[in-house]
Amino acid sequence: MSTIFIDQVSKQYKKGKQALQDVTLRMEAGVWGLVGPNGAGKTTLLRILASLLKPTSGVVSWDGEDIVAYPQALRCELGYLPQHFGVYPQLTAYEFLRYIGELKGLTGSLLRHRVDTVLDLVHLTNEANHRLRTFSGGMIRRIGIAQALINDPRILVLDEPTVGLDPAERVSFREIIASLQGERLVILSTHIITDIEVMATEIALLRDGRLFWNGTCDALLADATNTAWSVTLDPAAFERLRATYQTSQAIRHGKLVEVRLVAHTCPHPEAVRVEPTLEEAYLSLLSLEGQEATFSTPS
Ligand SMILES: Nc1ncnc2c1ncn2[C@@H]1O[C@H](COP(=O)(O)OP(=O)(O)OP(=O)(O)O)[C@@H](O)[C@H]1O
Repeated sequence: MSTIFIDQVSKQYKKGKQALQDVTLRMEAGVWGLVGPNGAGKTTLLRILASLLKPTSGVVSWDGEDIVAYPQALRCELGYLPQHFGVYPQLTAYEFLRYIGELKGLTGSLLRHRVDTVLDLVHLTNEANHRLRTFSGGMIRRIGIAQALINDPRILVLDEPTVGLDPAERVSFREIIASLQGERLVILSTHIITDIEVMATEIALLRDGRLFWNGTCDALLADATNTAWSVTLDPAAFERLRATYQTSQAIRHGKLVEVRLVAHTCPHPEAVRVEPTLEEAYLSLLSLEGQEATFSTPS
């Protein structure tokens, strides 16, 4: 089945604000993109899903099992990459992955096979015997992805997996996600909307600790119809427009600036409607200041 059901989950940190409020969401097998502004509650939700943090109230179940009360069943099938991933710098890449594999209960030839497989997936086979203290930030991120995959998990929870990856490695990460076969649930949080566009089948948007919107990429684009505009202006007019509207792109052509922006009504007499990108659709949704996303199609 590979289904997570988040039922009215709230989280209040002891010395902090309400990080999640009454979040209810059913996540079925596929790739889910969890998006939202800084502080929206993404990491908090992912840590709850990875059973590292208990909600203040609400229930999370995995294929019908309550994972807050009984986290063990989920942990065997989980791969998790935290936002801030720490390693043992004195270990080699191979030793570290072997150690994580052992913690997950792998042994013998299966353990060796999985370590080799994940090193190959993240293109670090040649560095297998190098100590982690010699790795760059991007390489450590790749080791993080490798350790999350070591047990061939049925549920993969990745908190900002592509941060620090160079463009080629980001493409290769997308290929890894696309290559995962079978009934699997992948949940990844990111601020990079292109990652979502390429990888995710479903999007969940958190805002101020609440589930603000969820649906497919196509539904998000459909909801944003008529909200992307293009206009070419002189720099002073561009600055005036930028003070009022959310611009998504500005390209200089000599003395003029070609601007793309998001607005729910025509922002300038010379502006023409354009097809929104997914990023513009996301910005359009977020620009509904303080409102529920009433024109969305939540499932
Ligand atoms: N351990 C903590 N104690 C107190 N407050 C916390 C703690 N962790 C997070 N918060 C607060 O909870 C809210 C949600 O934080 P969270 O890290 O889940 O958001 P996020 O969407 O992952 O943000 P970002 O995109 O910046 O990583 C924020 O207001 C944050 O300051």
